[in-house]
Amino acid sequence: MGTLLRAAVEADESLSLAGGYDADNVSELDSVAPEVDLVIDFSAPASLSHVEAYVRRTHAALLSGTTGLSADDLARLRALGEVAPVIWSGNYSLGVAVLRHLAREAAASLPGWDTEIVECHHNRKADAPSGTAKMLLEAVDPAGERSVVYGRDGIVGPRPAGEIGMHSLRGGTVAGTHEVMFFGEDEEVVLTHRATSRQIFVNGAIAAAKRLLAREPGFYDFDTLMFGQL
Ligand SMILES: NC(=O)C1=CN([C@@H]2O[C@H](COP(=O)(O)OP(=O)(O)OC[C@H]3O[C@@H](n4cnc5c(N)ncnc54)[C@H](OP(=O)(O)O)[C@@H]3O)[C@@H](O)[C@H]2O)C=CC1
Ligand SMILES: O=C(O)C1=N[C@H](C(=O)O)C[C@H](O)C1
Repeated sequence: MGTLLRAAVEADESLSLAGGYDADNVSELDSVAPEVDLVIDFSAPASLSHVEAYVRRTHAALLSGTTGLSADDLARLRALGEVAPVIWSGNYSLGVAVLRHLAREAAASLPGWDTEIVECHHNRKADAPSGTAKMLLEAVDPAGERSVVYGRDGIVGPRPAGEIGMHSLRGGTVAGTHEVMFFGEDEEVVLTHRATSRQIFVNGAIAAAKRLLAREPGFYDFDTLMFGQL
């Protein structure tokens, strides 16, 4: 993602690149970019503390796409909105924003249907389930009331009513496929988003970053920033 983001920023006449870092050398953020308007972070959870301290010190806007963050990490990002404009999303594709909306609508319209979320990614992805799958879980169960099973193994018996299944597939060079499946009596509804290139995440992130730069300090979500609301 760093390589693609660098290319996108360099190709955009309205932006200029101060420097880059990854999770192994995040402290370089201070030396290569003592002060910038915006930090775009697609790295790893290990970078969070350093990036958080940088934003608190400089008040730079922060767009984060890093996944594998804990609930506590996400709360820290939310709190950073007190000092700077901040956005986090597990997926910056416009299509996935619509998928989340459709999944929310379908779940509300199909109470009692068995729900399974399946994600597939390339064989070098670090975290599971994907950040997008976790956002889809929130879309189908906004109150967080339902039990979640991560894969199934052994004599699991009949499926408990209300359970949500989460499944992570890994292989090859898959840029990211997400499916939300609803099973009823003698019928099923399957919502699928398929990324055929990582460029979609880069394009969405750059577009969101430009809108973020025009905002006051606060924590923003992708849907509100890009669509007003969904
Ligand atoms: N919010 C969002 O929209 C998105 C978030 N992310 C998140 O951003 C962070 C950084 O991502 P990333 O830079 O990928 O992670 P890493 O720095 O962990 O790198 C992942 C590795 O996987 C490789 N890789 C990535 N995509 C593919 C693919 N389609 N096929 C084969 N190999 C692949 C990369 O190869 P190479 O070095 O050659 O690129 C790299 O070696 C992670 O937390 C990730 O989940 C990632 C994409 C979108
Ligand atoms: O690591 C990836 O590749 C991706 N990560 C994000 C996620 O965890 O959902 C977004 C996208 O699916 C690609």
